[in-house]
Amino acid sequence: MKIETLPIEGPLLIEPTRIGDARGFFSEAFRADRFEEAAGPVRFVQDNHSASAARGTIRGLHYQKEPRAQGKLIRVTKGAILDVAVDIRVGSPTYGRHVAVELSAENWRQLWVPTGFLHGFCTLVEDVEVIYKVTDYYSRDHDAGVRWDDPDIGVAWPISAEDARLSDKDRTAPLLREIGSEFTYRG
Ligand SMILES: Cc1cn([C@H]2C[C@H](O)[C@@H](COP(=O)(O)OP(=O)(O)O[C@H]3O[C@H](C)C(=O)[C@H](O)[C@H]3O)O2)c(=O)[nH]c1=O
Repeated sequence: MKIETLPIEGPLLIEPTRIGDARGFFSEAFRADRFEEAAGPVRFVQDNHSASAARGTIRGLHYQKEPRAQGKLIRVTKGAILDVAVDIRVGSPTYGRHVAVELSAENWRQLWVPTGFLHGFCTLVEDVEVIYKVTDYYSRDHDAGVRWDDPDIGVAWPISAEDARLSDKDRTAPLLREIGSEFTYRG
């Protein structure tokens, strides 16, 4: 398993080993000991699995408000996504900046997104399946989001606004500057 830091402190790029043989492959997709060596102690309580049929489907930019903020460990078991994490920790030297990495069934990479970050992805092909662990349960009352195409964040999504497939919730989400952030940087 390879675990790499990214230009923003917090998120991690993880690549488990895949052992191939004549039948296919085996992979220890998650190991708490290796993960916590790099990310510190976490407790995952829920696994999520979403499927998106169309290329250019965008889910995000989402987070859960405190005290139900979620850390997320994302991986792709079918297809490919551009996965994005945006730093919204007030006081962070990288506040408002983002990392964008390609996760795919082919590259077998995972992204760790700690609390204090917005998360979202865009599918790069049809028929994508994303599986991710989260560190708190879903709470509809704490579910929140920021507009995927917020110009202050400036994600270079690989799809135009006209062609992006979005939920109504995501299409009408507020801009970051309209809502501010409740998260504080503890560098
Ligand atoms: C997130 C979630 C949703 N739901 C229900 C609520 C809706 O009835 C339905 C679809 O929810 P939503 O449209 O919020 O799903 P996504 O757009 O994929 O949201 C996710 O997208 C980005 C990638 C994220 O990082 C979050 O995990 C999450 O916000 O599933 C649940 O029952 N449990 C859950 O944990």
